[in-house]
Amino acid sequence: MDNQTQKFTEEENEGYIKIDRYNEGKIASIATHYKDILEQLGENPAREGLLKTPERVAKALQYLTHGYDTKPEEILRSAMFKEDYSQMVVVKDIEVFSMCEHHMLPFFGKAHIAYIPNGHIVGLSKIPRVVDAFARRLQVQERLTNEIRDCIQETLNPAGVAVVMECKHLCMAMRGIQKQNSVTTTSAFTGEFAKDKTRAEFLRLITASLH
Ligand SMILES: Nc1nc2c(ncn2[C@@H]2O[C@H](COP(=O)(O)OP(=O)(O)OP(=O)(O)O)[C@@H](O)[C@H]2O)c(=O)[nH]1
Ligand SMILES: [Zn+2]
Repeated sequence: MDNQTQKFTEEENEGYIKIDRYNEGKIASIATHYKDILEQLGENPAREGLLKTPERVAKALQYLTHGYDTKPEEILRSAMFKEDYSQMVVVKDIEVFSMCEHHMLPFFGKAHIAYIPNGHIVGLSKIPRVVDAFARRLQVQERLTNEIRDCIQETLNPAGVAVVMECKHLCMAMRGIQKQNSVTTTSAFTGEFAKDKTRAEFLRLITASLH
C-alpha cells in the first residue's frame, strides 16, 4: 500500500485501527465536492471561516465511517481466553455514535450487551470496540444491532448473545418529523436468550440503564 491508499494505521493484526493518517487522495476529492456543495448552498467557500471547511468535513466523514476499515471478528479473536465461567456477562451503557444511511445524520445512544460463555470469555474492552467497528459506518439501527449480535455469536460461539440498543436519531429531531425526545429501541438475541427466564434476567440487569 502506498501513502495514497493507506489511510489508517492498523494495530498489529487486531483488526481495529488508530486514525493518525488519512487517505490524502480521498480527502482532496471529497473536499472538492464539499467546496461545490458550499457554493450550491449559497455560501462563499473563499471566506476565511470556510477556507479549510471542505477538508475538515472530508476528514470528519472519513473518521465517522472508519468502521469499514475494521475487522470486527479479529477484534474479538485478538483477546479470547479459555475460561470455565458460564454465567451471564453484561456490558452495559456502551456509548454508540453512528450515522443513518438515509440522511447521513447522526444517531446516538447506548448499547447493552450480554453473552453467556461457552468455554471462552473475551476481553471486555473488545465488546465496545466491536460496537464501534459496526457503528462507524452508514447504518440503520436494526442492522447495527443484528451485526453486533452475529459477530459475537459467530466468533466467540457463546451459549447466547443479547443486544439492546436505544438511540436518538437526529434525522427525526432536527428535521423531518422533528420529534426531539423520541428514542428508538432495538434488540437481538441468540441461544439461551431465546428463553424467557434468561432474557428476563438480562433485562432486569439493564433496567436501571434503560430510557
Ligand atoms: N428503520 C429505520 N429507519 C430509519 C433509521 N434512521 C432513519 N430512518 C428512517 O428512514 C426513513 C427514510 O424515509 P424517506 O421517506 O425515504 O425519507 P424522508 O422523506 O426524509 O422521510 P422523513 O424523515 O419522514 O421526512 C425515515 O422514516 C427515517 O426516520 C433507522 O436506523 N432505522
Ligand atoms: Zn435518517
